[in-house]
Amino acid sequence: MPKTIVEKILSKSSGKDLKAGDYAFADIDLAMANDITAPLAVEGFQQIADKVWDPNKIYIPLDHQAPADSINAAENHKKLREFAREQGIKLYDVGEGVCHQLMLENHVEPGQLVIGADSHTCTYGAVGAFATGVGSTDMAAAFATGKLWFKVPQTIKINLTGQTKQNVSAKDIILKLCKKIEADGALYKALEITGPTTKNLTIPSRATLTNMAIEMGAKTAIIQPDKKTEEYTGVEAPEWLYSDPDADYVQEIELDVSSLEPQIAVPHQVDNVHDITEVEGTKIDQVFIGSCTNGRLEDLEAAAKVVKGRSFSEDVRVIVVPASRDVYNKAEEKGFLKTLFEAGAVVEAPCCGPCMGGSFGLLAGGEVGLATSNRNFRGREGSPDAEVYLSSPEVAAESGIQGKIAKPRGDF
Ligand SMILES: CC(C)[C@H](C(=O)O)[C@@H](O)C(=O)O
Ligand code: SF4
Repeated sequence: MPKTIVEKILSKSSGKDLKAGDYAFADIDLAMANDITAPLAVEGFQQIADKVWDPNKIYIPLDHQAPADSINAAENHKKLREFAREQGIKLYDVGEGVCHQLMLENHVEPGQLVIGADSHTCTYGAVGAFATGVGSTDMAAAFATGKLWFKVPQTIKINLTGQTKQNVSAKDIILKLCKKIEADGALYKALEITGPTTKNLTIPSRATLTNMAIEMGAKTAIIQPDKKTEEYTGVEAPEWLYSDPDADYVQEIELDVSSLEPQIAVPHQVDNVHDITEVEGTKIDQVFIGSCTNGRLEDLEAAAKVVKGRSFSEDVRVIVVPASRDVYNKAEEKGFLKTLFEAGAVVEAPCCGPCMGGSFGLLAGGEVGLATSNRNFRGREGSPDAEVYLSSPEVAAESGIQGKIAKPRGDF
Protein backbone atom coordinates (compact mmCIF):
# COMPACT_ATOMS: atom_id res chain seq x y z
CA MET A 1 0.00 0.00 0.00
CA PRO A 2 1.65 3.30 -1.06
CA LYS A 3 2.07 5.67 1.86
CA THR A 4 2.98 9.23 2.72
CA ILE A 5 5.82 9.89 5.16
CA VAL A 6 3.20 10.66 7.82
CA GLU A 7 1.39 7.35 7.26
CA LYS A 8 4.75 5.58 7.46
CA ILE A 9 5.77 7.13 10.78
CA LEU A 10 2.41 6.44 12.44
CA SER A 11 2.34 2.88 11.04
CA LYS A 12 5.83 2.23 12.36
CA SER A 13 5.08 3.74 15.78
CA SER A 14 1.90 1.73 16.23
CA GLY A 15 3.07 -1.52 14.63
CA LYS A 16 0.09 -1.45 12.23
CA ASP A 17 -0.39 -0.87 8.52
CA LEU A 18 -2.24 2.44 8.62
CA LYS A 19 -3.68 4.90 6.09
CA ALA A 20 -5.09 8.40 6.55
CA GLY A 21 -8.32 8.26 8.54
CA ASP A 22 -7.26 5.19 10.59
CA TYR A 23 -6.66 5.45 14.31
CA ALA A 24 -3.26 4.70 15.79
CA PHE A 25 -2.32 3.86 19.34
CA ALA A 26 1.32 4.73 19.04
CA ASP A 27 4.58 4.64 20.99
CA ILE A 28 5.93 8.11 21.63
CA ASP A 29 9.65 8.71 21.04
CA LEU A 30 9.91 12.07 22.82
CA ALA A 31 7.60 14.25 24.91
CA MET A 32 8.01 17.92 25.82
CA ALA A 33 6.02 20.18 28.12
CA ASN A 34 6.93 23.76 29.02
CA ASP A 35 6.42 25.99 32.06
CA ILE A 36 2.88 26.91 31.01
CA THR A 37 1.63 23.43 30.15
CA ALA A 38 3.74 21.10 32.30
CA PRO A 39 2.19 22.04 35.67
CA LEU A 40 -1.23 20.71 34.64
CA ALA A 41 0.34 17.66 32.97
CA VAL A 42 2.24 16.88 36.17
CA GLU A 43 -0.91 17.30 38.25
CA GLY A 44 -2.80 14.87 35.98
CA PHE A 45 0.09 12.44 35.87
CA GLN A 46 0.35 12.33 39.67
CA GLN A 47 -3.24 11.17 39.86
CA ILE A 48 -2.62 8.16 37.61
CA ALA A 49 0.99 7.03 38.18
CA ASP A 50 4.09 7.36 40.36
CA LYS A 51 6.89 6.95 37.84
CA VAL A 52 7.10 8.32 34.31
CA TRP A 53 7.39 5.79 31.51
CA ASP A 54 10.92 6.84 30.55
CA PRO A 55 12.64 9.88 32.11
CA ASN A 56 15.15 9.98 29.23
CA LYS A 57 12.43 10.74 26.71
CA ILE A 58 10.77 13.65 28.50
CA TYR A 59 11.94 17.27 28.49
CA ILE A 60 10.68 20.24 30.49
CA PRO A 61 11.94 23.67 29.35
CA LEU A 62 11.10 26.78 31.40
CA ASP A 63 10.78 29.37 28.67
CA HIS A 64 7.48 31.26 28.56
CA GLN A 65 7.61 33.10 31.88
CA ALA A 66 11.34 32.99 32.26
CA PRO A 67 12.89 34.26 34.46
CA ALA A 68 9.74 34.09 36.58
CA ASP A 69 7.65 37.22 36.03
CA SER A 70 5.14 36.57 38.82
CA ILE A 71 4.85 34.64 42.07
CA ASN A 72 2.61 32.18 40.27
CA ALA A 73 5.29 31.54 37.62
CA ALA A 74 7.93 31.16 40.34
CA GLU A 75 5.77 28.56 42.13
CA ASN A 76 5.23 26.67 38.87
CA HIS A 77 8.94 26.68 38.10
CA LYS A 78 9.70 25.44 41.61
CA LYS A 79 7.21 22.55 41.32
CA LEU A 80 8.58 21.58 37.92
CA ARG A 81 12.18 21.58 39.17
CA GLU A 82 11.12 19.30 42.05
CA PHE A 83 9.19 17.00 39.71
CA ALA A 84 12.06 16.75 37.22
CA ARG A 85 14.58 16.02 40.01
CA GLU A 86 12.41 13.35 41.59
CA GLN A 87 11.68 11.64 38.24
CA GLY A 88 15.16 12.06 36.72
CA ILE A 89 13.82 14.18 33.84
CA LYS A 90 15.94 16.76 31.98
CA LEU A 91 14.67 20.25 32.82
CA TYR A 92 15.98 23.22 30.86
CA ASP A 93 15.99 26.02 33.38
CA VAL A 94 15.34 29.71 32.68
CA GLY A 95 17.72 31.25 30.16
CA GLU A 96 18.34 28.05 28.17
CA GLY A 97 15.94 28.88 25.37
CA VAL A 98 12.58 28.41 23.70
CA CYS A 99 11.29 24.84 24.10
CA HIS A 100 11.08 24.11 20.36
CA GLN A 101 14.56 25.38 19.60
CA LEU A 102 16.00 23.24 22.40
CA MET A 103 14.19 20.14 21.14
CA LEU A 104 15.31 20.76 17.57
CA GLU A 105 18.93 21.47 18.47
CA ASN A 106 19.39 18.66 20.91
CA HIS A 107 16.92 15.83 20.62
CA VAL A 108 14.63 15.32 17.64
CA GLU A 109 15.60 12.83 14.92
CA PRO A 110 14.10 11.98 11.53
CA GLY A 111 11.31 9.39 11.67
CA GLN A 112 10.47 9.96 15.33
CA LEU A 113 7.01 10.48 16.76
CA VAL A 114 7.21 13.49 19.07
CA ILE A 115 4.54 15.19 21.12
CA GLY A 116 4.76 18.53 22.87
CA ALA A 117 2.27 20.32 25.06
CA ASP A 118 2.57 23.40 22.87
CA SER A 119 0.94 24.12 19.55
CA HIS A 120 4.18 24.89 17.69
CA THR A 121 5.58 21.41 18.29
CA CYS A 122 4.95 20.96 14.55
CA THR A 123 8.28 22.81 14.10
CA TYR A 124 10.22 19.51 14.39
CA GLY A 125 8.87 18.36 11.04
CA ALA A 126 11.82 20.39 9.75
CA VAL A 127 14.00 17.35 10.47
CA GLY A 128 11.54 14.74 9.21
CA ALA A 129 9.79 13.86 12.47
CA PHE A 130 6.04 13.58 12.97
CA ALA A 131 5.62 16.14 15.74
CA THR A 132 2.40 17.60 17.05
CA GLY A 133 1.01 19.64 19.87
CA VAL A 134 -1.20 17.99 22.48
CA GLY A 135 -3.06 19.21 25.56
CA SER A 136 -1.77 18.87 29.10
CA THR A 137 -4.14 16.00 29.94
CA ASP A 138 -2.99 13.95 26.94
CA MET A 139 0.54 14.74 28.06
CA ALA A 140 -0.25 13.43 31.56
CA ALA A 141 -1.30 10.10 30.02
CA ALA A 142 1.79 10.03 27.81
CA PHE A 143 4.07 10.75 30.80
CA ALA A 144 2.59 7.66 32.46
CA THR A 145 2.39 5.26 29.53
CA GLY A 146 4.60 6.49 26.66
CA LYS A 147 1.64 6.02 24.35
CA LEU A 148 -1.02 8.20 22.79
CA TRP A 149 -3.83 7.89 20.25
CA PHE A 150 -3.80 9.65 16.90
CA LYS A 151 -6.04 9.81 13.90
CA VAL A 152 -3.72 9.45 10.91
CA PRO A 153 -4.06 12.79 9.07
CA GLN A 154 -4.55 13.25 5.35
CA THR A 155 -1.67 15.09 3.72
CA ILE A 156 -1.58 18.27 1.66
CA LYS A 157 1.51 18.35 -0.54
CA ILE A 158 3.10 21.76 -1.00
CA ASN A 159 5.57 22.06 -3.84
CA LEU A 160 7.83 25.11 -3.56
CA THR A 161 9.70 26.18 -6.68
CA GLY A 162 11.87 29.14 -7.67
CA GLN A 163 14.56 31.16 -5.97
CA THR A 164 13.57 33.97 -3.61
CA LYS A 165 14.85 37.50 -4.21
CA GLN A 166 17.40 39.16 -1.94
CA ASN A 167 15.94 39.79 1.54
CA VAL A 168 12.97 37.49 0.93
CA SER A 169 13.19 34.46 3.20
CA ALA A 170 11.36 31.46 4.67
CA LYS A 171 9.05 33.67 6.74
CA ASP A 172 7.75 35.35 3.60
CA ILE A 173 7.07 31.96 2.03
CA ILE A 174 5.13 30.67 5.02
CA LEU A 175 3.16 33.92 5.40
CA LYS A 176 2.20 33.64 1.72
CA LEU A 177 1.07 30.05 2.36
CA CYS A 178 -0.99 31.21 5.36
CA LYS A 179 -2.74 33.66 3.07
CA LYS A 180 -3.31 31.02 0.39
CA ILE A 181 -4.49 28.22 2.70
CA GLU A 182 -6.11 30.46 5.38
CA ALA A 183 -6.37 29.90 9.14
CA ASP A 184 -8.70 26.89 8.88
CA GLY A 185 -7.65 25.58 5.46
CA ALA A 186 -5.59 22.66 6.70
CA LEU A 187 -7.61 21.50 9.74
CA TYR A 188 -6.21 18.21 11.06
CA LYS A 189 -4.21 17.74 7.84
CA ALA A 190 -0.47 17.23 7.58
CA LEU A 191 1.49 19.55 5.28
CA GLU A 192 4.28 17.79 3.39
CA ILE A 193 6.50 20.62 2.20
CA THR A 194 8.63 19.64 -0.74
CA GLY A 195 10.13 20.85 -4.02
CA PRO A 196 13.48 22.31 -5.11
CA THR A 197 13.13 25.49 -3.04
CA THR A 198 12.59 23.48 0.12
CA LYS A 199 15.66 21.36 -0.66
CA ASN A 200 17.76 24.51 -0.92
CA LEU A 201 16.65 25.84 2.47
CA THR A 202 18.75 25.35 5.60
CA ILE A 203 17.23 23.36 8.48
CA PRO A 204 16.56 26.57 10.48
CA SER A 205 14.70 28.04 7.48
CA ARG A 206 12.74 24.81 7.11
CA ALA A 207 11.84 25.15 10.80
CA THR A 208 10.42 28.62 10.09
CA LEU A 209 8.11 26.95 7.56
CA THR A 210 7.00 23.98 9.67
CA ASN A 211 6.62 26.18 12.77
CA MET A 212 3.63 27.98 11.30
CA ALA A 213 1.66 24.92 10.09
CA ILE A 214 -0.60 25.23 13.12
CA GLU A 215 -1.57 28.73 11.97
CA MET A 216 -3.43 27.00 9.13
CA GLY A 217 -4.97 24.49 11.53
CA ALA A 218 -2.64 21.69 10.44
CA LYS A 219 -1.91 18.74 12.69
CA THR A 220 1.70 18.94 11.62
CA ALA A 221 4.09 19.79 8.80
CA ILE A 222 6.95 17.64 7.62
CA ILE A 223 9.89 17.90 5.27
CA GLN A 224 11.50 14.69 4.05
CA PRO A 225 15.03 14.33 5.39
CA ASP A 226 18.12 14.74 3.23
CA LYS A 227 21.87 15.28 3.67
CA LYS A 228 21.26 18.59 5.46
CA THR A 229 18.94 16.88 7.94
CA GLU A 230 21.53 14.20 8.61
CA GLU A 231 24.22 16.80 9.16
CA TYR A 232 22.02 18.88 11.46
CA THR A 233 20.78 16.00 13.60
CA GLY A 234 23.93 13.91 13.40
CA VAL A 235 21.91 10.78 12.59
CA GLU A 236 21.21 8.90 9.39
CA ALA A 237 17.59 9.02 8.26
CA PRO A 238 16.01 5.56 8.14
CA GLU A 239 15.52 4.13 4.64
CA TRP A 240 11.78 3.49 5.06
CA LEU A 241 11.13 7.15 5.80
CA TYR A 242 10.08 8.60 2.45
CA SER A 243 6.70 9.11 0.83
CA ASP A 244 6.00 6.64 -1.94
CA PRO A 245 5.71 8.30 -5.36
CA ASP A 246 2.09 7.11 -5.72
CA ALA A 247 1.01 8.03 -2.15
CA ASP A 248 -2.39 9.68 -1.72
CA TYR A 249 -2.61 13.44 -1.17
CA VAL A 250 -5.85 15.20 -0.38
CA GLN A 251 -4.64 18.37 -2.12
CA GLU A 252 -1.55 19.60 -3.95
CA ILE A 253 -0.45 23.22 -3.82
CA GLU A 254 2.18 24.83 -6.05
CA LEU A 255 3.97 28.01 -5.06
CA ASP A 256 6.61 29.68 -7.20
CA VAL A 257 8.50 31.99 -4.83
CA SER A 258 10.62 33.78 -7.41
CA SER A 259 8.44 36.88 -7.68
CA LEU A 260 7.51 36.98 -3.99
CA GLU A 261 8.01 40.31 -2.21
CA PRO A 262 8.30 40.55 1.59
CA GLN A 263 5.01 39.58 3.26
CA ILE A 264 3.33 41.12 6.29
CA ALA A 265 0.54 39.67 8.45
CA VAL A 266 -1.70 42.55 9.44
CA PRO A 267 -3.64 42.76 12.77
CA HIS A 268 -5.26 40.69 14.15
CA GLN A 269 -5.03 37.48 12.11
CA VAL A 270 -2.07 35.48 10.90
CA ASP A 271 -3.70 34.82 7.52
CA ASN A 272 -4.43 38.51 6.93
CA VAL A 273 -1.29 38.71 4.82
CA HIS A 274 -0.34 41.48 2.39
CA ASP A 275 2.57 42.38 0.15
CA ILE A 276 4.75 44.85 2.03
CA THR A 277 4.04 47.49 -0.62
CA GLU A 278 0.45 47.68 0.66
CA VAL A 279 1.40 48.50 4.26
CA GLU A 280 4.79 50.22 4.05
CA GLY A 281 4.92 53.48 5.95
CA THR A 282 2.80 52.22 8.88
CA LYS A 283 4.32 53.78 12.01
CA ILE A 284 5.56 51.35 14.66
CA ASP A 285 6.49 51.66 18.35
CA GLN A 286 8.24 48.35 18.94
CA VAL A 287 10.07 45.62 17.04
CA PHE A 288 10.56 42.12 18.41
CA ILE A 289 13.12 39.87 16.75
CA GLY A 290 13.06 36.35 18.19
CA SER A 291 10.73 33.39 18.97
CA CYS A 292 10.57 29.79 17.78
CA THR A 293 9.75 31.11 14.30
CA ASN A 294 12.65 33.51 13.71
CA GLY A 295 14.98 33.58 16.71
CA ARG A 296 17.72 31.44 15.19
CA LEU A 297 21.28 32.32 14.18
CA GLU A 298 20.48 32.96 10.51
CA ASP A 299 17.63 35.27 11.56
CA LEU A 300 19.90 37.34 13.77
CA GLU A 301 22.48 37.36 10.99
CA ALA A 302 19.90 38.60 8.49
CA ALA A 303 18.81 41.36 10.87
CA ALA A 304 22.41 42.33 11.68
CA LYS A 305 23.27 42.55 7.97
CA VAL A 306 20.43 44.98 7.37
CA VAL A 307 21.42 47.05 10.41
CA LYS A 308 25.24 47.07 10.07
CA GLY A 309 26.55 50.62 10.50
CA ARG A 310 23.08 52.15 10.97
CA SER A 311 20.95 52.93 14.05
CA PHE A 312 17.43 52.08 15.09
CA SER A 313 14.93 54.93 15.18
CA GLU A 314 14.75 56.74 18.51
CA ASP A 315 10.98 56.32 18.39
CA VAL A 316 11.14 52.50 18.35
CA ARG A 317 12.13 49.98 21.03
CA VAL A 318 13.83 47.02 19.39
CA ILE A 319 13.92 43.83 21.47
CA VAL A 320 16.15 40.96 20.34
CA VAL A 321 15.82 37.53 21.97
CA PRO A 322 17.95 34.66 20.64
CA ALA A 323 16.00 31.37 20.69
CA SER A 324 18.61 29.42 22.65
CA ARG A 325 21.89 29.72 24.48
CA ASP A 326 23.64 28.10 21.54
CA VAL A 327 22.16 30.69 19.18
CA TYR A 328 23.11 33.44 21.63
CA ASN A 329 26.72 32.27 21.90
CA LYS A 330 27.17 31.96 18.16
CA ALA A 331 25.49 35.29 17.46
CA GLU A 332 27.78 36.83 20.07
CA GLU A 333 30.89 35.27 18.55
CA LYS A 334 29.98 36.43 15.07
CA GLY A 335 29.26 39.96 16.26
CA PHE A 336 25.56 39.97 15.31
CA LEU A 337 24.41 40.79 18.85
CA LYS A 338 26.95 43.61 19.12
CA THR A 339 25.73 45.11 15.84
CA LEU A 340 22.12 45.00 17.01
CA PHE A 341 22.97 46.27 20.50
CA GLU A 342 25.06 49.15 19.18
CA ALA A 343 22.24 50.12 16.85
CA GLY A 344 20.09 50.56 19.97
CA ALA A 345 18.42 47.18 20.54
CA VAL A 346 17.67 45.65 23.94
CA VAL A 347 19.24 42.17 23.78
CA GLU A 348 17.71 39.67 26.21
CA ALA A 349 18.63 36.17 27.33
CA PRO A 350 16.98 33.25 25.48
CA CYS A 351 13.25 32.72 26.19
CA CYS A 352 9.88 33.29 24.49
CA GLY A 353 10.14 37.00 25.29
CA PRO A 354 7.25 39.25 24.30
CA CYS A 355 5.87 36.66 21.82
CA MET A 356 2.97 35.68 24.07
CA GLY A 357 2.96 38.66 26.38
CA GLY A 358 5.28 36.82 28.75
CA SER A 359 8.01 38.26 30.91
CA PHE A 360 8.71 41.62 29.22
CA GLY A 361 8.21 43.87 26.23
CA LEU A 362 4.46 44.38 26.36
CA LEU A 363 2.67 46.91 24.18
CA ALA A 364 0.43 49.67 25.57
CA GLY A 365 -3.02 50.48 24.20
CA GLY A 366 -2.81 52.24 20.84
CA GLU A 367 0.77 51.09 20.22
CA VAL A 368 1.89 49.18 17.15
CA GLY A 369 4.36 46.30 17.23
CA LEU A 370 6.16 44.48 14.44
CA ALA A 371 7.30 40.98 15.40
CA THR A 372 9.09 38.07 13.77
CA SER A 373 6.95 35.64 15.77
CA ASN A 374 4.02 33.59 14.50
CA ARG A 375 0.84 35.08 15.99
CA ASN A 376 -0.65 38.56 15.99
CA PHE A 377 -3.90 37.83 17.82
CA ARG A 378 -5.50 40.72 19.69
CA GLY A 379 -3.92 41.20 23.11
CA ARG A 380 -1.24 38.57 22.63
CA GLU A 381 1.70 40.95 22.98
CA GLY A 382 0.17 43.25 25.58
CA SER A 383 -2.87 45.51 25.50
CA PRO A 384 -5.94 44.35 23.55
CA ASP A 385 -5.86 47.85 22.07
CA ALA A 386 -2.37 47.34 20.62
CA GLU A 387 -1.77 46.10 17.07
CA VAL A 388 0.82 43.55 15.99
CA TYR A 389 2.16 43.00 12.48
CA LEU A 390 4.28 39.95 11.61
CA SER A 391 7.26 39.88 9.26
CA SER A 392 10.65 38.39 8.46
CA PRO A 393 13.75 39.47 10.44
CA GLU A 394 14.96 41.44 7.39
CA VAL A 395 11.80 43.55 7.33
CA ALA A 396 11.78 43.88 11.13
CA ALA A 397 15.33 45.24 11.11
CA GLU A 398 14.74 47.76 8.31
CA SER A 399 11.47 48.88 9.89
CA GLY A 400 13.19 49.35 13.26
CA ILE A 401 15.64 51.69 11.56
CA GLN A 402 13.03 53.69 9.69
CA GLY A 403 10.44 53.74 12.52
CA LYS A 404 7.78 52.48 10.14
CA ILE A 405 7.10 49.33 8.14
CA ALA A 406 9.77 49.48 5.44
CA LYS A 407 11.21 47.35 2.66
CA PRO A 408 14.73 46.05 3.12
CA ARG A 409 17.01 46.44 0.10
CA GLY A 410 15.80 44.29 -2.79
CA ASP A 411 14.37 44.20 -6.24
CA PHE A 412 10.64 44.46 -5.42
C1 LIG B 1 1.90 28.30 26.15
C2 LIG B 1 1.43 27.47 25.01
C3 LIG B 1 0.23 26.70 25.46
C4 LIG B 1 1.18 28.26 23.73
C5 LIG B 1 0.98 27.30 22.57
O1 LIG B 1 0.51 26.18 22.71
O2 LIG B 1 1.28 27.63 21.46
C6 LIG B 1 2.28 29.26 23.39
O3 LIG B 1 3.51 28.71 23.20
C7 LIG B 1 1.87 30.08 22.20
O4 LIG B 1 2.70 30.30 21.32
O5 LIG B 1 0.71 30.54 22.16
S1 SF4 C 1 8.26 31.62 21.15
FE1 SF4 C 1 6.11 32.20 21.06
S2 SF4 C 1 5.14 30.75 19.70
FE2 SF4 C 1 7.10 29.89 20.29
S3 SF4 C 1 6.64 28.59 22.04
FE3 SF4 C 1 7.20 30.61 22.83
S4 SF4 C 1 5.24 31.72 23.07
FE4 SF4 C 1 4.84 29.94 21.76
